[in-house]
Amino acid sequence: MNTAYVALGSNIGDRAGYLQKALKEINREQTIRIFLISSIYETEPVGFESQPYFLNMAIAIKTDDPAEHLLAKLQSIESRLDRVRNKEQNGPRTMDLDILLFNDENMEKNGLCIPHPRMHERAFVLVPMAEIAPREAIPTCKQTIEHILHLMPERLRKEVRLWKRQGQGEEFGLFEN
Ligand SMILES: Nc1ncnc2c1ncn2[C@@H]1O[C@H](COP(=O)(O)OP(=O)(O)OP(=O)(O)O)[C@@H](O)[C@H]1O
Ligand SMILES: Nc1nc2c(c(=O)[nH]1)N=C(CO)CN2
Repeated sequence: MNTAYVALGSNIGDRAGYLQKALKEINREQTIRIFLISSIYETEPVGFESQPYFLNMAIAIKTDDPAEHLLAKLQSIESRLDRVRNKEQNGPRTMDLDILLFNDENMEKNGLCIPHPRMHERAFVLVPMAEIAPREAIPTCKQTIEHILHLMPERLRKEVRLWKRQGQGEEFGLFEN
């Protein structure tokens, strides 16, 4: 059984609705079980600034799938949630699902890179991750999430604001039928 961390982001349309639908779709996969869910944060767009603010969160999952299969399933969920892939990297999207960590693996294979190569510099990833996995290390940095976040400039951390505190899964409609 593998443990992985996944980042979720949305900045078009009903952003919270898309996050909720993504959690449901992930949970519906037979080979994936969500076991930790962060709060939702509203975050200033990074990399491409003239676009709407994002809602971002992070989850921890257990899965039998190897990382490549997990990515394929996540990309299929993105497509079902109206994600249109265009050439613009960092552009607006209804749903973005990135694999952040997969066990403690450090790999680059068929275009899949783990740990996610930009996670350590993104407050919109580190803040939700610090909530669910502060002591988890990023293998490429050999430092924990909470340590890397602590070193991050205050200015960047302030671009990430709590939007909805996560309570039980039920509260977010995750386990309703
Ligand atoms: N760890 C990973 N998680 C998700 N996608 C990955 C990962 N490593 C490589 N990729 C590849 O990155 C490609 C581009 O992904 P995507 O369109 O989500 O990029 P982006 O969200 O615009 O930018 P960023 O990768 O900086 O978040 C995908 O086709 C996927 O194959
Ligand atoms: N705030 C924020 N900015 C981004 C995000 C994101 O999820 N949140 N995703 C990006 C590409 O993956 C680029 N910029």
